Amino acid sequence: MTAWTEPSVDDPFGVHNLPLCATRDGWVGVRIGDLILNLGAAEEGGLVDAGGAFTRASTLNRFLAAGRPTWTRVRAQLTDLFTGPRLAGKAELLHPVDGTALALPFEVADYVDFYSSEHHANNLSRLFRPDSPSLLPNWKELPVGYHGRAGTVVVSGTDIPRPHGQRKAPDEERPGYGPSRRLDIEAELGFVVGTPSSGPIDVDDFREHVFGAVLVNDWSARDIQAWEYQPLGPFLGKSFATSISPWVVPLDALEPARTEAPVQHPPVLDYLREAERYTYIIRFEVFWNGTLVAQPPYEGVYWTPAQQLAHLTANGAWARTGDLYASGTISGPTPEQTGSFIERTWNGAQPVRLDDGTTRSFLLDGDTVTISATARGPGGPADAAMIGFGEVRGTVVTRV
Ligand SMILES: O=C(O)/C=C/C(=O)CC(=O)CC(=O)O
Ligand SMILES: [Ca+2]
Ligand SMILES: [Mg+2]
Repeated sequence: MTAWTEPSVDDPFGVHNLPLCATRDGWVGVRIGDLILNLGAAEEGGLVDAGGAFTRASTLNRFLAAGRPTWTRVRAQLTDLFTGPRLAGKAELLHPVDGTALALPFEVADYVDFYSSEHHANNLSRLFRPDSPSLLPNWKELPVGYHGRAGTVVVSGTDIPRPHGQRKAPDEERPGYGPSRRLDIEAELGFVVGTPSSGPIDVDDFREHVFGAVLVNDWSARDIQAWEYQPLGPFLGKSFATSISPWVVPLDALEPARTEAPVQHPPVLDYLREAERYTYIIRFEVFWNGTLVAQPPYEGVYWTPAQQLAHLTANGAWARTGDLYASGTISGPTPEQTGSFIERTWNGAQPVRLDDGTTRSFLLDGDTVTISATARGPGGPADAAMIGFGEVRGTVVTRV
């Protein structure tokens, strides 16, 4: 048919990827190159069989709930469809990505955010708690996290009204209420649960439960956070909005990007010990008003998504279809690899210069942040990035 029939290893949305989405017109799709195949229409036309999960579906939830055997079967069907002749003459099923408005790809059930990058945890400790040890004693024993607010997860492109709240500068006697003066971002990778559980999920059953991954921007109001967070953790400083990318990249697409996860000392407890310990090589890029300001590397994150899922259900809590859990801010060892602006600018002490000549410490109204990422694709050298996540983008607007 067209370009995608030659399985091009360097197209980030070639046949090796096949990320899924939902559109504002109320149908679900799969991306191939610069086109989206309407999966509901394709299923009704007999071109794909997801057991009816795509038919008249406006979100991916039914497909997510269908489980690993269905995900595997449908992926094989789609690969055949895009590499064979059966789509010929079916142009009406294909829509240009540009010009198709995308929605939240799934209805978010619960949302959990972890804190699993050692560089990020060290940096935030130094900034928030300069007089305490940088890693608390539990940090290497369990993946620290908190429950966020599922109802304010929004799709890329949604404007972010500047949050208001209580904040108190160190030199102020009492707090005031008003717009955040220290609005920040956090670049993260989010994992999407498909198959639910009725209790703990074994650390080695991660792939049975998780369908795929999205990009996450955990917008964070640092002044609200700093004043409210002790002793119970993040609350209103992070619950006003969390943006995710519209594309859910299947774990199957990330297989070529697998790599060994960081060695853990001390050895973890049994329920967190993986038979095969791995993570994924995924390179992030963070743009502030179009200027590339950071390139966080996911593969250095200390706790893997398998360990995070095992831990978040270890108490007996069940997992639901549509649960979203995020990696935690992804930061590497250098300032240019940090996934938040409080780290990148060291709390404003080292502002970044943007391409338009202005400088920034925290977000101003009108600023746009775009986070993109690519994973290593099949057959590529370690540095080749060929599986695209697309982007998660948001513009800060004045709250009226
Ligand atoms: O160290 C702290 O008190 C705060 C840390 C964060 O704000 C980070 C957070 O939300 C978890 C993460 O993204 O790693
Ligand atoms: Ca976060
Ligand atoms: Mg959030």
